Amino acid sequence: MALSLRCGAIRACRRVLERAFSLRKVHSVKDMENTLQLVRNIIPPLSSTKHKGQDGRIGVVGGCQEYTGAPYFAAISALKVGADLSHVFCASAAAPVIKAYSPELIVHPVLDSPSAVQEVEKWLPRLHALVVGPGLGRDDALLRNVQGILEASKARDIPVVIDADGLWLVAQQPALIQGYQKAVLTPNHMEFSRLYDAVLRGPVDSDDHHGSVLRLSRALGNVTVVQKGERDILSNGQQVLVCSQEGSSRRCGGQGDLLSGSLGVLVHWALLAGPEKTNGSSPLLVAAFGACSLTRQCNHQAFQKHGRSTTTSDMIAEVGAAFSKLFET
Ligand SMILES: NC(=O)C1=CN([C@@H]2O[C@H](COP(=O)(O)OP(=O)(O)OC[C@H]3O[C@@H](n4cnc5c(N)ncnc54)[C@H](O)[C@@H]3O)[C@@H](O)[C@H]2O)[C@@H](O)CC1
Ligand SMILES: Nc1ncnc2c1ncn2[C@@H]1O[C@H](COP(=O)(O)OP(=O)(O)OP(=O)(O)O)[C@@H](O)[C@H]1O
Ligand SMILES: [Mg+2]
Repeated sequence: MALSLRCGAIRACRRVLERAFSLRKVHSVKDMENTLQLVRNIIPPLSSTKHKGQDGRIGVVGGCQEYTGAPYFAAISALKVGADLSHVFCASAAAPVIKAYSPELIVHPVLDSPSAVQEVEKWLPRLHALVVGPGLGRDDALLRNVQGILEASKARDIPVVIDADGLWLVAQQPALIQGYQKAVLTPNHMEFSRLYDAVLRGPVDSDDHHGSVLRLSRALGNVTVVQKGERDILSNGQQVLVCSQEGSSRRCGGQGDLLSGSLGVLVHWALLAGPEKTNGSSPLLVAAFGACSLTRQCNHQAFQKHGRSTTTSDMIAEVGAAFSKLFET
C-alpha cells in the first residue's frame, strides 16, 4: 500500500516536471517567434521610389596588417543584409587587400594616418551606423584614433556596434561608451570575461549567464550587450532575451564579424522604424536578436551543404536565403 502510494507520487511528480519542462520549451519557442516578428516589423520595404543610400550607409572601422578578413566579412555582410553602401576605414596596409577581395566595398586607408579622426569625421554625416573593431588589432596609435572616432560618433548621435578589438579598447576605457544609448557591444566568451572584469571588478559568475549580462549592461549605463555563445544572451539592463536559433557545431573564425556587420544595418533600420514597430521593446535589442538569429541560420544552412569544411564565406553566401526564411515568411 505504502509502496504503491509512493510510486503514484513519484509518477505525479514526474508528470508535473515534464509538463513544466515542455511548457518552458514551448514558451521559449513562442518568445523567439514573437521577437522574430518584431524584427520583421523593422525591415524597410523594397520600393522603386527609393534612392541609393536610403536603406543604409554603414561604416566598418577595422582592418590592419594582420587582419583583413574580419572587416571584409563585416562590411560585405552589411551589404548582403540590405545596406546600400558599405565603407571600411582601415590601416593603409590593409586597404589594397580588402579592395581586392571585393569591388563592392568603399575602402579608406586612413586609420594609421595622423589625421585619421578628421578623415573619418568627414564621412560621419553620411553614415547611418558604425561597426567598430573587426580586425582592428591592438596597436596603441590605432586605438587612440579609434577613441577619437568613437567620441566624434557619439557627438553626432550615430549608432555604434562595438566588436572584437573595439571591445578591447572599451575594456581599457569603459567611460568611452558609458551610458551611450546607441551602443551595442557584441562580445564573445573571452571578450565578455575581459569586459566584465574591467567594469565590475570581479570574475563572471559562470552559473548565472543571464544575471552576468544584465549586470554588465546596467554597470555600463544600460548599453545593449550581446553575449555570443551556445545561446546568445542579450540585455539592455532591463530585459534579457535569449537567441537559440539552430546553428551548427562548426566554429570557424569570422562568424562574429558576420554578426556585427549585419547588426550595423539592423540597428539603423530599428532606430528608423521606432518603438511603435517594436511594440515597446528596445529597438536595439530587437535588432540584435535579428542579427543573432540570422548569423546562426546562415551557419545552419552552410553546414547542411559543407559540413566540417564550412567557412564564413560559405555562411555569407547563405545570407539572402537565411534572411528570406527568417524574415520574409
Ligand atoms: N579572418 C580574419 O581576419 C579574422 C580576424 N579576426 C580578428 O582577430 C582579432 C582577435 O579576435 P579574437 O576573437 O581571437 O579575440 P581574443 O584575442 O580575445 O581571443 C579570443 C580567444 O578566445 C578563444 N575562445 C573563443 N570562445 C571561447 C570559449 N567559449 N571558451 C574559451 N575560449 C574561447 C578563442 O579561441 C580565441 O583564442 C580581432 O581583431 C578579430 O576581429 C576574427 O574576427 C576572426 C577572423
Ligand atoms: N557553441 C555555440 N553553438 C552555437 N552557436 C554558437 C556557439 N558559439 C558561438 N555561436 C554563434 O557563432 C556566432 C559567432 O560567435 P563567436 O563566439 O564565434 O564570435 P567571435 O569569436 O567574435 O567570432 P569571430 O571569429 O568572427 O571573431 C554567433 O552567432 C554565435 O551565436
Ligand atoms: Mg570576434
